[in-house]
Amino acid sequence: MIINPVTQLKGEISVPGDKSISHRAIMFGALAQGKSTIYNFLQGDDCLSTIRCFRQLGVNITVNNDIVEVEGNGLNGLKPSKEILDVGNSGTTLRLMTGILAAQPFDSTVTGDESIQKRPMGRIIKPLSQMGANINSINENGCAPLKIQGQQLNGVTYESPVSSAQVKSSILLAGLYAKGDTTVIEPAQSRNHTEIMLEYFEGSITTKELKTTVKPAKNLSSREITVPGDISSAAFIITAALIVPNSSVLIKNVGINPTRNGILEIYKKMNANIKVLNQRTVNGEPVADILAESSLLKGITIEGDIIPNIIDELPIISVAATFAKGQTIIKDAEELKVKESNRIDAMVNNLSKMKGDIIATSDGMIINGVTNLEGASVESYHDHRIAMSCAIAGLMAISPTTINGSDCIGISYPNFYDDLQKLI
Ligand SMILES: O=C(O)C1=C[C@@H](OP(=O)(O)O)[C@@H](O)[C@H](O)C1
Ligand SMILES: C=C(OP(=O)(O)O)C(=O)O
Repeated sequence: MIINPVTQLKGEISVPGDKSISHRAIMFGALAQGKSTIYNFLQGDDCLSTIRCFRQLGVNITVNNDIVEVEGNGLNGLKPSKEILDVGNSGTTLRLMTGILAAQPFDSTVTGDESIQKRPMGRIIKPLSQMGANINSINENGCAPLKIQGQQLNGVTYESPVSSAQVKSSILLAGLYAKGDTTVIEPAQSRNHTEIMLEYFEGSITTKELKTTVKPAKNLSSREITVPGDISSAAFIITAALIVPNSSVLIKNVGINPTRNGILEIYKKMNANIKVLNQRTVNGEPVADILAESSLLKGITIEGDIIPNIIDELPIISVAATFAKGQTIIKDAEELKVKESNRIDAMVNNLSKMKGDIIATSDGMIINGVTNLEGASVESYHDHRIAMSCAIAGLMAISPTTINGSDCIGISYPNFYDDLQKLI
């Protein structure tokens, strides 16, 4: 992908459906009794991997553009897969599905691409094993491929050392099948889409501050779900509108769940012109239209409990910081090192190539604002969020930017380039 500098961005767009919610809609739809219809489903490669895996587990799923019908088999209706389950590049699919598979009366083997096979799975193997699960890392390195021997599980109370919605959700899904209640306590609030959707499917789940308890379920009811636009995808367009002069962009129908909307708070602190309009609630998820306009951003320190809320947005926030006056310090973000790529190193390498002023620290980055970037040949590191962050930086470089390996954008935002073109 080659990105040329632009002088303004103007117009109105809708970003594709939320990736986290799309995954969960397939999984809950598969476990419910009866047919669930999902509207505005994200047809990104990760969510298509979730569909492929649940089809392999005997669930009938029909895809018609962004409308997906899932014929739920009921909680106890999954069938053993004849083939190894392949999650592709999707950590969410792997971690959440493993919670479900650990409790089935059959065995499964789960793997994924080269990047997935390097991501830490010990963080789910440990709590699920405490519930009685039998999960082995086949290469004995704490990563996929995983051999899962289905077991009757018991409820536990697990204090997670990491704020991770994937860890929390994996345990809660296993908890649907356990004997007794299952409680997860997290150090800081992570996204709560599993909790919201489980309640919507009539499961029994309660959250009190950082403690979430699920009761074993007998039945989940099928549902219609409309997936809101993904704020993590909107983040690229919002940032573009803030940093490119003379810009005004309206993004319609964006999920603004308080456990996901930290980027709006961060940008407000950085002096951004952002308005949240037409707020409403859809299937328990808050949604709004977001108007973002060119802004004179200022550097700030980003740290502490907000980090899990903005974990996927930190690469693009580092781009905004590059155009902010003064210094931005990002701390407490070690988790960035165990995503699809090491996102600290990836952004530091790429923005440095573009003559940004950015250094890596042990738990984040320090960025000093510059007036100009130069176009460069940068690497996606096979990571969609890195590719799109660099594309947005390229809009404000003084010469063209080449993003090598940009195909990975299809993981979460297949129409990214076309949407950007519409605004130029
Ligand atoms: O639960 C989810 O849908 C996700 C949780 C986050 O991962 P962690 O739980 O590993 O922080 C996030 O980075 C990922 O893109 C999606
Ligand atoms: C980390 C991400 O996804 P996953 O963990 O599902 O691969 C992401 O989309 O940024």
